[in-house]
Amino acid sequence: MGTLVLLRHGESVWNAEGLFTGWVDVDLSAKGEEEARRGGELLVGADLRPDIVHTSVLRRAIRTAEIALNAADLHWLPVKRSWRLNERHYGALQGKNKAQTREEYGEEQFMTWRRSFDTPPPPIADDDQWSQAGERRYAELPPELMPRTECLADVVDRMLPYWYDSVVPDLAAGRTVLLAAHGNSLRALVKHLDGIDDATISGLNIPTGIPLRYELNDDFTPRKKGGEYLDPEAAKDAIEAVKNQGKK
Ligand SMILES: O=C(O)[C@@H](CO)OP(=O)(O)O
Repeated sequence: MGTLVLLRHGESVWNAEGLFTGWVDVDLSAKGEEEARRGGELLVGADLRPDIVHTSVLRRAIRTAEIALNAADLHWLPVKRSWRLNERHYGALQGKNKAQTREEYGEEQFMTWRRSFDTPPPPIADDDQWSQAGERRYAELPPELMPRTECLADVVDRMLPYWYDSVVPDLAAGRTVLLAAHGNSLRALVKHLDGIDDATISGLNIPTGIPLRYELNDDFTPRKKGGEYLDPEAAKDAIEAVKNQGKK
């Protein structure tokens, strides 16, 4: 029932610099802003008019939704935000260069940290400059839920309650939902929607700024597995680029 549009934020400054980002609140690059605008134009072109927006509490997703909706003349839509849609917490890798990490630890360890389902990177220390411990934004989060690192399995666990409690009711009410989030929080949601197994999900990458449309059945399973990118050609190239990050 209903239509769900997933949108990964446009390129961030740290995407451009090749740094692990996670919960660090970096902004969009100029290219990322342009991708977000184009995302909005793609919505218009596909005649897709969301009724409500859900975002993470990170600037790059919030701004992407804002820019895209502004381009679609839908800047006035109601919006809900949750830390549960945040990017995967990248632990001690936050702020580190991907290519250097790959060189230092080798391809296998690098890819295990990036894409394995259940191996998190080492936790970040609370006094690390890239830690979020003590941030006001997370003050209402029970301390035991505040991550210091996450694997994709952890993201599935913390994202699903938001999906069921907040997004599904909007879809059940017949609303078209725009969900603006992140590479790995969207991988977690797509894994759930498409029923992808723990091993296969490692090969799935989400491009920046290209809306992905899912038409849903009454039980909120997709009518078509994998959904449909509004610009499939651009998505192909962009998926390849995400996959190859860290390779010089
Ligand atoms: O750095 C990150 O937080 C993510 C998304 O940009 O990177 P990756 O695709 O390597 O998981």
